[in-house]
Amino acid sequence: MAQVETFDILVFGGGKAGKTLAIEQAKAGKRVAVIEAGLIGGSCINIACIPSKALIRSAEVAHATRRASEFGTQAENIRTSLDLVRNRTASVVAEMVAFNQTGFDASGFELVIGWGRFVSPKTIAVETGNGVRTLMGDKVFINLGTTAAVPDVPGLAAADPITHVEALQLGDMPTHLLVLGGGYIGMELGQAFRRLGADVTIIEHGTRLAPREDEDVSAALLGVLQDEGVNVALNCAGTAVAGKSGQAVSITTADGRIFEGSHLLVAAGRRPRTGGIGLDLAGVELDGRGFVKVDNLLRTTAQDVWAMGEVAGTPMFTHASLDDYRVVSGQLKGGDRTTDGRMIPYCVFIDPEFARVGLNESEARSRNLEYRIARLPMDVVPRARTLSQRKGFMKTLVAKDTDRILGFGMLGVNAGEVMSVVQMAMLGDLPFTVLRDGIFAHPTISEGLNMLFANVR
Ligand SMILES: Cc1cc2nc3c(=O)[nH]c(=O)nc-3n(C[C@H](O)[C@H](O)[C@H](O)COP(=O)(O)OP(=O)(O)OC[C@H]3O[C@@H](n4cnc5c(N)ncnc54)[C@H](O)[C@@H]3O)c2cc1C
Ligand SMILES: NC(=O)c1ccc[n+]([C@@H]2O[C@H](COP(=O)([O-])OP(=O)(O)OC[C@H]3O[C@@H](n4cnc5c(N)ncnc54)[C@H](O)[C@@H]3O)[C@@H](O)[C@H]2O)c1
Repeated sequence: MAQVETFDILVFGGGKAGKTLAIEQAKAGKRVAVIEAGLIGGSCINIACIPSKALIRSAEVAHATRRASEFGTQAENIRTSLDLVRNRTASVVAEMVAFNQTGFDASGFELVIGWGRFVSPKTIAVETGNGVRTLMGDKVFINLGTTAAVPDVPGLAAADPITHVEALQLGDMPTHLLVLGGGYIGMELGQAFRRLGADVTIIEHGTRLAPREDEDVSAALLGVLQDEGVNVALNCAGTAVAGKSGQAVSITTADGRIFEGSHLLVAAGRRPRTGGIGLDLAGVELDGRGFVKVDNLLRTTAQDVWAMGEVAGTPMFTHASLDDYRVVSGQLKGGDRTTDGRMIPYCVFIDPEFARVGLNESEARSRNLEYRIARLPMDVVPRARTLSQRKGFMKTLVAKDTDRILGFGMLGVNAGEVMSVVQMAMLGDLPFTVLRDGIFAHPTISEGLNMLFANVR
């Protein structure tokens, strides 16, 4: 074995949790190395959240421009260049990568670029551009993320489907984008490509979109997509794929339908990056789904080895990975934070956004919780009218016998921001009456919370 270099802290994979921990620990004077295959700053800023939201913004502008005459402005010969969209997306990413790099450099941790794999407990061999380096950590933190799952449908892999990675870098507009999977990525990118000018068909094998949400939410999400001309085929299991993505490709479904398109995007969930990296040699066990097995402190089955973020089965959001950093950092600094009972909000960045925090109706029912429910159509919120963004609704659950807010969901303009207002009330354990009776600036979307909570009986 090559000479072993030793560190206090070894971070394997530079995702949100890992890079944040590395910066903190290096600044605290520890000798820290981060092993990263090549994405400076991790998935979020390079190939996931940030480029997808940049592309979605371009799509919003295209959509608003097409609606310009509604607002009194004539816009003619509207055309979108996917090449220019890609360049803008790339420049947003490049700026964030540079910003991350500056933070890394300032902290003093060593970034080791290359593919890593465990060769023995707490020891990782990294194939760098200059040969193999072997690094050992007193404490090791795994933060390797996930990759797109390619379902076992005959012909699918051979069709060279694109994933979110390639979809966010396309320079030529697909004439017809087939999307396998109607989850977060399918809905967000499906709507965006439709707005940018492609025909889009989403093929989803579930009976409804967003099955974790209440049925009224699933139905409303479907309506939003269909209103814009996205073709959504539900209850539709692909049985065979023929052709090549980028040329001509088709999916045959169990009920005998054939969907034809120019490109095929797989957005059918994720698989953890735990294969072929020697986790067995490190004593790190996996759960039944292939994610790293961890306890509520994110400790793995190996002594002094933790796992954080998606690879540890944490909900697949950047802010959840960031909270994993807090859980782990607490153990290094003497805190007592765990992953138990975390309130993790989320937002689907279709337009209008869907955001949720806390429980929805089906979750409350499955926990036998008694609740009061209130709804408000976005149509009655004055700001939604001035914006001509009247689609959607707000919905909240309040405990039956106390005034505690159990959950909030919203499909509507600025839903993510409005949700944060309710989340603050929940974190502060404030009664719902605070949002019912508080003075909100007029006309804001959050002002709708007065009306929503006034509807709680
Ligand atoms: C298209 C898309 C859009 C998304 N949008 C959002 C959003 O809007 N909001 C949100 O909260 N979340 C979003 N997510 C989820 C979010 O990107 C992740 O949950 C988040 O990035 C956290 O990832 P992580 O910390 O687990 O690891 P990652 O950021 O995935 O980091 C893992 C790192 O490990 C490296 N690596 C893996 N294997 C090796 C190896 N063997 N050797 C060396 N390095 C290795 C990888 O290169 C990678 O940089 C989106 C995801 C996708 C795919
Ligand atoms: N806004 C955000 O925060 C955001 C955005 C994008 C992704 N993400 C994260 O990334 C994760 C992965 O996103 P995703 O969209 O790949 O997964 P997902 O789990 O959200 O959705 C996958 C969908 O594909 C369907 N599916 C699976 N196999 C199929 C098949 N063979 N045929 C047809 N449909 C099939 C599933 O029923 C499901 O609806 C999300 O769960 C989310 O946590 C978050």
